[in-house]
Amino acid sequence: MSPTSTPLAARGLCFAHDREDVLHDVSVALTAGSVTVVAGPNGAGKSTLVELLAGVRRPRAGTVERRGSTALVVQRPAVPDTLPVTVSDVVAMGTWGRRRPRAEVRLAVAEAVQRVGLTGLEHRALAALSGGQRQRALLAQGIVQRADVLLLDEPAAGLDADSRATARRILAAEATERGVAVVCVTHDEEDIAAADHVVRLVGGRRVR
Ligand SMILES: Nc1ncnc2c1ncn2[C@@H]1O[C@H](COP(=O)(O)OP(=O)(O)OP(=O)(O)O)[C@@H](O)[C@H]1O
Repeated sequence: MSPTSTPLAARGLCFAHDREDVLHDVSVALTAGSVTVVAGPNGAGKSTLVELLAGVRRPRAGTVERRGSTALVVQRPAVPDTLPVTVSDVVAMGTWGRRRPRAEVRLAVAEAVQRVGLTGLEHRALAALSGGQRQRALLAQGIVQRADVLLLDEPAAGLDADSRATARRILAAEATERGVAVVCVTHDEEDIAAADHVVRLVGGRRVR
């Protein structure tokens, strides 16, 4: 993707979980090589918007035009802590369903682990990591997909300021070094101040 390209453009999105719309005519264009934060109060529709951009949900009205691949990082690992799942396992899950050769997957996993600073902890059980390390393993699961658009729903929720800053640095590097369009739901004022673009939702409407 060239730095000026738009890997994803959403126009006029409306969405209802039940009868009433929780998103009203929201448009977003993502730029390659930049970080966009999605901000706004609780219940404003941030997670719903990210799910629409990721293709997990379909809008009631409006369009999502994807010209590149997308990866979605969930807020919590989709495995119970008691399962004997290692860092490498969690990261490798990001490669599932893509039919990449095993050696290539191994290299990609090692590279993603390195990008999030978890080298040396590959064989550590997820349950034996700190909250910040666990979250970085999830970031690596998104990074290993090498998608044009990396969508994250509150990747640093509940973490301390240092861990949030680390996550911010990792995501900025994905944008500037690899040209990824990063989209990150956040309540963190420092994330918002550092972002290239801000989408602010209030009551399901885009106000910035
Ligand atoms: N599965 C669901 N079924 C019905 N209503 C839902 C569902 N998920 C979210 N909603 C409603 O949709 C609206 C937007 O929710 P959403 O989770 O997108 O907001 P948010 O901005 O991400 O909030 P938060 O900051 O609290 O995570 C809210 O009114 C919420 O109650």
